[in-house]
Amino acid sequence: MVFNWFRRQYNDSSDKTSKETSKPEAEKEQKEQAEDKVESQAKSTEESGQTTEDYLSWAKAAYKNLQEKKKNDSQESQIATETSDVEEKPESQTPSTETKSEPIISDTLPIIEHIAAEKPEPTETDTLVKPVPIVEETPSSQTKPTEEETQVKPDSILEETQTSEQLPFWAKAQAERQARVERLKETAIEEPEPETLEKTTVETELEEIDPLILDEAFLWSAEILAAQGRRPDQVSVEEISWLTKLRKGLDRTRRNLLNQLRAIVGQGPLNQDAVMEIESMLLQADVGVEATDLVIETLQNKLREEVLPPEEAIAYLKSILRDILDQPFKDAETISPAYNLTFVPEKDTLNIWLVNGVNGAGKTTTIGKIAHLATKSNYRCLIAAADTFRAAAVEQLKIWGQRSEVEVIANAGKNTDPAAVVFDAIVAAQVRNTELLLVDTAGRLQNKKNLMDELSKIHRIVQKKAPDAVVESLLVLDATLGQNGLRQAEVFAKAAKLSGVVLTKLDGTAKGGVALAVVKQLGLPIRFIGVGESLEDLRPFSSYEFVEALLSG
Ligand SMILES: Nc1nc2c(ncn2[C@@H]2O[C@H](COP(=O)(O)OP(=O)(O)OP(=O)(O)O)[C@@H](O)[C@H]2O)c(=O)[nH]1
Repeated sequence: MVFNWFRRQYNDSSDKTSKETSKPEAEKEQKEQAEDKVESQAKSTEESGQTTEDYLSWAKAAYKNLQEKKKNDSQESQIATETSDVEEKPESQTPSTETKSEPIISDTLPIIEHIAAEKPEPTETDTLVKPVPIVEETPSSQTKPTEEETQVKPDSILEETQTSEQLPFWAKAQAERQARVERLKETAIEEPEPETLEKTTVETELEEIDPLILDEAFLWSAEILAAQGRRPDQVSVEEISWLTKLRKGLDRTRRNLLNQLRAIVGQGPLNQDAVMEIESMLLQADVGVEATDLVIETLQNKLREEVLPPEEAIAYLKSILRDILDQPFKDAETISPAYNLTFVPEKDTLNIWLVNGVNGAGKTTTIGKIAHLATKSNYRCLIAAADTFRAAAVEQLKIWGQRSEVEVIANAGKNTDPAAVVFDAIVAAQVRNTELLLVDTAGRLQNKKNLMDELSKIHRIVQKKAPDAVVESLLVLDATLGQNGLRQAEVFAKAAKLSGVVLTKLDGTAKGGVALAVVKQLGLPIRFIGVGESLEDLRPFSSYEFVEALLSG
């Protein structure tokens, strides 16, 4: 069974939902599922104090499963290596490799520069394919908090000087979590010391991508997955790794928010003065005026009804933020177009995703990362290099095509018509039964009118050549630009009939709150988020995971 990285589930019959069920019915079903999910998530968060033991055993079981899987995988790869030494290498099943030996479109479309995906060079590419570990690598550092952690997590200092009754609630929660990590360590490793710990530095490549370290990050990631109804046997190393990256990527934003929030709610039940302080805290995190106003108004309304103790105040704040992030789906019947709750390419159908954004926002990188998710999830994927205004853009895209092992359709000529590239790419996609065609569009034109004209032309070509395709239009936004990025976004929103946003570079900024501004001001859902430069550093957006990563101590 293949794991669908867009759906974050193993493929099942629901992949056929959109074909077998009518669209409104499928959307209704999706909506109900998502609402149930959000409700259960909120509940499990609030009740986390009561379910500590459950989470602990869940994490233990997940850890054990992952260790076993790792062991099996390494045994399998050992057998495969031994077999491949004596046997001829079998032909690859990937569409890209098939086209290498059979350049289908080159006869009919001679202008297309046909770039068959090649195996990446083992140097730079290799390091990109293998994500940089987020957790500390040396086993000895697994239990010790880094200097940075010690700074932001005062609990370890507090612990020594105060009894648990004197601790503020977040410090208690952290101390509790640390204690759980210790208990987990004592009981989870039911096997002898993992082999990897014995290995020398020459063999550390595997360890470098190994998030299987029983630390606080593992426990947090496990809790997040458990709270979303996942079973311990359904969890993969990559998912733990992603959540760890997400949380680490949001470190800067979280540190600022949490430090202030702790100071505010630490003063006692939330009152109107505290709400004002929350307002300035949100504005500083680039949450934007509109979203901040909404948060404050909702908090004030709640305060009129009841006093909120600190813990409940934070839980309530989290639920408000999640509601804002999920709003585009709820607006479906009224203001916004009906956005699909999940952003999953339909199997056995041509899905065309037009990727827009200014140069430097991370468009090329995003296309490469989505292509990687697609191939991992067993979709036949193709990339169209329609940003023909910058020769380097095409070259960069080819490199990302190689990394993700997806073919890139480009036109060799300079300043060629982007719409012609899209035309060629659609023909190629139809010939090959491609399921996901990712189109890189121009990042910058001389003026807004040119940009609008060009994007409209691309839309027209798509409609004409592939009337049955499922078309989505994504805007890639650089989170480090904060509010400034929103101005660019507004131009594209008018020109490109956007259906979602990809927020990149959340790892390099304290302005992660801009995600809320994007949703509130543009009315668009966030579809993917990027938290780093490597192939694995982009995943579908989850409001639950994002808010937990933003506000969990
Ligand atoms: N830290 C970090 N860097 C990122 C992320 N996404 C992209 N980048 C970096 O941002 C820079 C620009 O990314 P590109 O993908 O080349 O951006 P582009 O929008 O295609 O821009 P052009 O290449 O100029 O057309 C590169 O150095 C990327 O590695 C991210 O999520 N985190």
